[in-house]
Amino acid sequence: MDTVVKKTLALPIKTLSSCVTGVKEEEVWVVHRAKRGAGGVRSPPSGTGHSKGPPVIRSYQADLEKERKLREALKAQKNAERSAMRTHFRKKYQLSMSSKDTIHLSTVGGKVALPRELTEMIHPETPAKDDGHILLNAFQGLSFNKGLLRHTQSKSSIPGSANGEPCKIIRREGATILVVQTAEDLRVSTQTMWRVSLRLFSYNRGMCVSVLPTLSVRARRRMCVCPTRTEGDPRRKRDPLRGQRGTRGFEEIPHTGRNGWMNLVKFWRDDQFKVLHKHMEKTFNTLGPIYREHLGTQSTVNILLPCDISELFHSEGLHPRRMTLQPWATHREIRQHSKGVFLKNGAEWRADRLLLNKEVMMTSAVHCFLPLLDEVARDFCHLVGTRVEKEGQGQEGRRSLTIDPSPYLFRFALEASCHVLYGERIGLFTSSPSQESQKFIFAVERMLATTLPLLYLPPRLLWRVGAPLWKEHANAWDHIFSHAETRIQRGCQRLLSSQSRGVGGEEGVFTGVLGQLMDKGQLSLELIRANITELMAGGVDTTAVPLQFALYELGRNPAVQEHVRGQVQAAWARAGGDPHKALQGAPLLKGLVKETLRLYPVGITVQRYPVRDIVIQNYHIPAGTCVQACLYPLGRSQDVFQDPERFDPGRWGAQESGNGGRGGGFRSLAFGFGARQCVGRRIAENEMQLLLMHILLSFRLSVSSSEELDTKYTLILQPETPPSITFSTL
Ligand code: HEM
Repeated sequence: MDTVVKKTLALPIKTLSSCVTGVKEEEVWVVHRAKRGAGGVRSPPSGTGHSKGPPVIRSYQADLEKERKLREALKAQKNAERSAMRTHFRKKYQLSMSSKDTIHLSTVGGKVALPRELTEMIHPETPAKDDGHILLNAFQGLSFNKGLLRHTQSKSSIPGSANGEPCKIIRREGATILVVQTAEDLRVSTQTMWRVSLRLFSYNRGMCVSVLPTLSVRARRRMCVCPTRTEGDPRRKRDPLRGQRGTRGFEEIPHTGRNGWMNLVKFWRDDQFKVLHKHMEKTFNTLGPIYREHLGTQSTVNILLPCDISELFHSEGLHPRRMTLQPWATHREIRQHSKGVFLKNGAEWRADRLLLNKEVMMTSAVHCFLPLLDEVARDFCHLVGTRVEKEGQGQEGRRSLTIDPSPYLFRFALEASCHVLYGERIGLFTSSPSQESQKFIFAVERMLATTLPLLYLPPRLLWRVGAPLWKEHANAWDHIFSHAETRIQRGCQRLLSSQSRGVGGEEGVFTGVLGQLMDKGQLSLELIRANITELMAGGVDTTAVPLQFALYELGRNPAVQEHVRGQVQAAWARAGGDPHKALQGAPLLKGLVKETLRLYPVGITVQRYPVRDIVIQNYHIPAGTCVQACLYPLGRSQDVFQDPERFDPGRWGAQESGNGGRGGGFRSLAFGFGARQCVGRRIAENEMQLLLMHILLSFRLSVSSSEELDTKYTLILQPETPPSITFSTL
């Protein structure tokens, strides 16, 4: 392929202007006529493939043919580069190969010279050859053409590089690109009023910046890009943070601006918190697979590739730490409440966590609470079914009703988790559900929504000055605590009275997580209270929201819905009413939950502070740095998932979910990873699978639009507006 590209690019470069600028045929024709002398030719040629007509037309057609070939060669090279990258990652993460990629690679003879940066990503130890930039180098012979940059005036307006030579201009994929080698070049170019989008267009030895003529100066300033330095750059040698030979320093990691407070102000001004997930996705596309971000008091390194997340995970130590949700911690300290596992760290966290794991994570515990979840899921379907029969349209027994199911889903999530926690129903599916419980649901929603803006500010200061935002947050927590306290006390009394009657502690009687913890007596009552409150607060929105997304995706993907339903019906028939057997027989339900959380991860990041220095993407990251695995961009990355936009629960088959190799398996991380992963994971997974199973057994789901749902981030990722779903009885 190299030779093909070289040969093709060796064409007289002057004739390339129409090709690279994408000027319309007619414009080319005018230019061409002017150059050759128009003669008697009055109209542009109608086709490109004929060799008939006057010599001028033949020559023009020949030019066009050459240009077409060149275009095709470039396209093939570009496709092959991308395919090579994808193929590499597919192999690495044990994904199935794509036939499209194989075709692209075979088109160029199976060999692709990747740009240096990509080569380094794939084979960090292999020094990339200097001729790895064949494609871009070839372009650098292009003379500057005014037509390339319609918004610039003359050649003299091209900014000079630091060594005095003019920066190079290239055009690729319809974008005009200014190639700069250093940050200084970039500064000069922006000073000379070049309208630079600061988008890393392609990996080259220096930095390629695409030039978008329409971009405003303000937009330009919004993002800062660090240039990728070359091996010979003397600044690399001076970097004190460089850990190993050839590793880049921490400061060299691309970033979105050094001043955390300025960044925070911009975030607020542009309402970016709401779309933090999209901001991350965009920034990865711009800066590459690793970048730093400072926002107010927070500073993080953000990553998304499974191999990098694996590196992070392997350095989390015995007591993994997440970014502390300071507003929550401050609330506990001010009110003198004990902290549960969510907010604890170190040996204390580990001790409590091991005790909790026994009650909520271990298989024996799951067997105990599965029937409780199943009962609530059936009640949900009964309630919705009754409403469909009463208010729906169509014949009796085959009615349809369109509703926003989210209020029911929130009630379901609280009822289900409380059933597991307290071993008794709280009556949210009765004809007169408790107002207190409804208020609890509202309080959790307010608590989550007010956490995000508080995260980047010092909460103690806000508390002292009595800031309304802080007050709202603290009130929401107070309500959560007081409601949980009432429930806990009621649970304790029930347990004590049943014990005095000699019923408690009976073999096979599940008394809820609370009862189990009290019975064992290994956690103090204060710590039981702290953890049960956390579990209660953590068990509502986290499951209700993904269920909204799951129902919507099933509704807009009828074929997927039928496929999953088929498996569920068969499994249900075989299981004879045993929910555990039914779930085991329908692995697509598990895939359905995973797939929903891939596209809509409840928490968009998982953070860790590595306990030792690590190297990610060849950058040195000192121990103690807050590194975030960004789940939203990960789930939608083409480098990690084939057809990422396709909703396909089947993609999580047995061979896909394996954990083979370093980096393998680090693709489904919605519940976090390792010892610190979500302690409510087994409750949540089973709760969601059981509800989806019963819904699929009872209803056909549909939605009025097949559009992708708009999403917003309020500490959890949720739909901008809860989607309406049509439930039709089967
Ligand atoms: C789909 C539902 C859920 C998702 C996606 C989810 C996600 C997460 C994530 C990402 C973490 C951080 C894990 C890490 O740092 O590695 C976490 C922690 C936690 N989650 Fe969940 N969660 C869900 C449901 C629940 C439920 C139902 C409960 C309670 C019943 C719960 C309680 C907790 C607690 C207490 C922690 C802190 C664990 C610790 O630090 O040791 N979560 N969750």
